[in-house]
Amino acid sequence: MSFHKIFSGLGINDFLSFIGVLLIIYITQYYYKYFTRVNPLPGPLPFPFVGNLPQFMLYKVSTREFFGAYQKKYGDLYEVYLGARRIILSRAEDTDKLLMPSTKSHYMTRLPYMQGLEEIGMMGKGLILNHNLKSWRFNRQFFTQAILSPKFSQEAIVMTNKMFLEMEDYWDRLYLKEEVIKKNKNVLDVASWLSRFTNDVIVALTTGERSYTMAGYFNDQGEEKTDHPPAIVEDSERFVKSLRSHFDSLIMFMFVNPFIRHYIPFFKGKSDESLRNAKFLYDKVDSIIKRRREKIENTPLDKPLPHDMLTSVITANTPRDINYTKTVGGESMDRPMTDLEIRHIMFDTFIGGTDTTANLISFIVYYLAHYPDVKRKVVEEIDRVFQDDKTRPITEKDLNQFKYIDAVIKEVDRVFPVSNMLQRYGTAPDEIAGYKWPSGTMFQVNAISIHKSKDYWEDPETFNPDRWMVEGFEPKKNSFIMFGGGLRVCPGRKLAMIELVALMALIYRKYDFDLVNMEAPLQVKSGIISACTQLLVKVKSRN
Ligand code: HEM
Repeated sequence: MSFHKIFSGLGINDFLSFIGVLLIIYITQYYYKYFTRVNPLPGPLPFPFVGNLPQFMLYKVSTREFFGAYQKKYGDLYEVYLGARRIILSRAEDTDKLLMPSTKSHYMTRLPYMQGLEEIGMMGKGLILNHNLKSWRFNRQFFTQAILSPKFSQEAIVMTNKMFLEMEDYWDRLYLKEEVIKKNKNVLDVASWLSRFTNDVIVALTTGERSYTMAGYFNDQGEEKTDHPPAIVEDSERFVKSLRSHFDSLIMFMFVNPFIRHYIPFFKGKSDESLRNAKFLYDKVDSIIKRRREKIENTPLDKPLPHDMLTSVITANTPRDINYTKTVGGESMDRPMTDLEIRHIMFDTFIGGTDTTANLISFIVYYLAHYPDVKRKVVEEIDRVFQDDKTRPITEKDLNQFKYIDAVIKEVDRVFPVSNMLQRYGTAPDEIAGYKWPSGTMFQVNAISIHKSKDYWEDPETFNPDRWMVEGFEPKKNSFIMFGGGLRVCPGRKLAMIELVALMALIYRKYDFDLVNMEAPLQVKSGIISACTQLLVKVKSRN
């Protein structure tokens, strides 16, 4: 008898009973597997299909709150189910193997293959989410070559100076006129300005093209408009909004079961919208790459090219490349990058380079407002280096002198890390944190708790940049992981520090900020990184 004949004889109640039986079998099997899992650790009880997603939603989809609450409840070692079983580690010594800087490491990837990331076009591409080691090595080689070149660093300083001048022109016009100050209307949202600032810097450094998101924000603040054509400004705004929503949507594609994303109305709507948004972004970045390729092809070989990242990765392993690379990790890689590879390198730069830096600067502004002694020392250092010159551009030589600013940046990230968690995926059986784990185990390193652990930090709750100024001070191994560790360590860390130090020095050389609400805690939305949603300050000139 065929299946068709069996089912055609059944009524609706039979179907419902059949589905009910299937569900009971599934749930029984799910919890059987859960209660007989290897190395059961404490952690919130997961639910079939959704794991700990309901609890995550209960904590307002905030990774800071969610992991913070369970850290308090279960301690340094526990597990959660978000997409897959994750082992949460909060002791620096347990992360030794995960962050080992060696190609022999079993933890060279952050994630396994994930269907959701494939669906949104991010799996096995670029660096951040790339689980394919051959492709990752190839991309990382050219990413690093481009971003660490001295000419790129120089360009980063020039661009930071240039964009700062633009931002301060907007501030002068909006907030620093006498009548505005008199009316107490010199209030700005630092978080919004800085996210646009870093965006415009990163887009320029990455693509060699301008974006106008600061201009767009200026246009939104009042009657006065910038001279930039409105269509170009709107285009930039749309691009950035789209990038942000793409970044936000990745969590759903990573953690939410495909069945839910494809068939449950709320999630399906969100998922379809995210896919449309990703297509818009990919087309946009592809057209930038195409334009640049044509420009490079039309430039004679003996003429110099600009130092932006896009030019560098397009020309990598071509006759234009002075570092012509024949092998990467012993494998022959003597080919240039494809447009698809370049697209995702660009993407990683936008994702890795904008919100991280912008949010950390916002956190710094918040901490300096709460710690006037620290701010005073920052300002003293700035005045010493600039010799009270309030207008000259900042130089590479200046940057090396800002030791205290460097300490403040690290201390702010210690007490309030931008990147809350590091992820590693084990590709071989191994012993971690005293347990033997099978291949395929996901580990998550909790930067928030490691940075605040009494085991590694003296007086960890106290915000004290001076701890970094003590001669010969080095944090204990893996106890400060602002930029991660091992071979997947942040390749943008040099650029990040250039931008952070330069921007802090430029801002506090001329301006001072008071928080509008000294009592309010930092307002953050916490996903893969912690993002400052708003930071209202009163700005004044330092005269
Ligand atoms: C304050 C600024 C920044 C912070 C706190 C930060 C932090 C991090 C962290 C924690 C990681 C993970 C490392 C690991 O898993 O071990 C990472 C990876 C990465 N970051 Fe950054 N980052 C910053 C700025 C930047 C900038 C400016 C760029 C590029 C322009 C960038 C690009 C990347 C990329 C591409 C990766 C992935 C590396 C790989 O998988 O090989 N980051 N970053």
